[in-house]
Amino acid sequence: MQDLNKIWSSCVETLEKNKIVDDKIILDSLFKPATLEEIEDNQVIITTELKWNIDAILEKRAEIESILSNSFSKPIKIKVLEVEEYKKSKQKKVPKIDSHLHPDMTFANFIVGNSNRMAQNAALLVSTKPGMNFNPLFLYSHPGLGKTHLLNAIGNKAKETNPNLLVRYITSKDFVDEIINSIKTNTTDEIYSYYRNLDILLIDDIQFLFGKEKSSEMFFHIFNEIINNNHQIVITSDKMPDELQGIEERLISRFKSGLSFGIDPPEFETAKAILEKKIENLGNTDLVITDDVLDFMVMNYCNDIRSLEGQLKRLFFCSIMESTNYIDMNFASEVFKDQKTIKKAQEPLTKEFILKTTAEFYYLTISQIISKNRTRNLVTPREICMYLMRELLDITFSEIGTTFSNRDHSTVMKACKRVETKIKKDPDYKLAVDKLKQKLGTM
Ligand SMILES: Nc1ncnc2c1ncn2[C@@H]1O[C@H](COP(=O)(O)OP(=O)(O)OP(=O)(O)O)[C@@H](O)[C@H]1O
Repeated sequence: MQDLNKIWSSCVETLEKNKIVDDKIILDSLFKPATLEEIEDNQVIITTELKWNIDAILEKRAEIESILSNSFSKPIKIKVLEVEEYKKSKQKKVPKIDSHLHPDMTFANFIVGNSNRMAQNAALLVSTKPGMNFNPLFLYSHPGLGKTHLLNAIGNKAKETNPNLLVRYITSKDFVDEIINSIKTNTTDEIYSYYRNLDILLIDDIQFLFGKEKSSEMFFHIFNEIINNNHQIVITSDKMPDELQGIEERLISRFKSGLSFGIDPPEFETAKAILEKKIENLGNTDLVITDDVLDFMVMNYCNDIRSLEGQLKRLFFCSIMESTNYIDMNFASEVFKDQKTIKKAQEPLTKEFILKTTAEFYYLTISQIISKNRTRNLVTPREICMYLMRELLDITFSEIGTTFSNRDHSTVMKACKRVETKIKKDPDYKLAVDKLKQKLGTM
């Protein structure tokens, strides 16, 4: 351990000896009483009792940096602070809070595929440079597709890189409880100051905040403070910002001021990789689950990874009960026999139901699906929707065209043909269409 006091004394001696500071009074009153507080990487922090000493010390910055670079045998940059300011910054750095992070929800445990790549990339970037890129980062998806996992991964990674960061993960339900409690105990000021000082706030399932007037108000102010201080906020929700109901416009517009990414249900390969990872995490290396069982599970439960995990646990539990490490389709069929049937849709099969289901599946609005807008992310859902109407309702191309902003019958016909071809060529595409059919209760 280096003696920082000695290093500073020797630096001051050199300043005197080499006549870099030749005024004895300045040297004794200003340089000698300064303190070399710490060195982190290549930065040295020097403190002084009085704010107006800072500029005088910095006038000799180049010379001091050169002397200290010699002493530490590496290039050194100095930062000079008033001692009180330094103490405050140290206090803030001491983590006084429990982050409430789930230690297993890390980037290493998160399988990436097309369905979640953008969200994962954004989350990773935010975790390495909090407050500097997407702020707020807003992640949305149907339940069980990895939003909470990514929130925790951001927190875990950020803390791993810089353990001093103040990070807090909280669901909006718990946030509301904290606010209610603080009102009861007259501690809203403390709560406010606690949140505004966080480096990273990770707030899960924001949709539950709405309609809670006092909590929304508090959240609005905390949000503004965090963003204005260039600290990071990450929000998840079951809907994209524009579709959040019962939420104040001013909050929606703030959510939209950063970047939003959706997570889709995983494509076949990704879901299978997730399942394999979860099997690996079970820790039983003797366990064999045959490939057809994995495929069956993925096909039936991949709309929600949580339920996929639930089914795996069920299978694992039954294998322990039956004292077997070999799970084939015979075994699995028994385990899943009560679960196997996929729920039939309650609503009658109509054009409107197909439109609504397709729109929900792709996180779009019905107006977007039927519009004339030819943006790429609208064209695929629109064509699939046309194809499903034709195939499942057996109505004319013209009738379908009328539903889609009066397109003519040949446009619809070509779209249906394209879908048919893609279904034959692309297994992921086929899987998406099949999933939609399942949702419509036709498979
Ligand atoms: N890509 C993935 N790789 C590995 N595990 C995943 C992935 N996506 C989801 N999971 C797992 O699926 C389970 C459910 O995920 P998570 O809780 O993050 O979903 P969610 O989108 O937050 O759901 P909800 O909206 O209900 O809160 C978790 O155990 C999570 O680890």
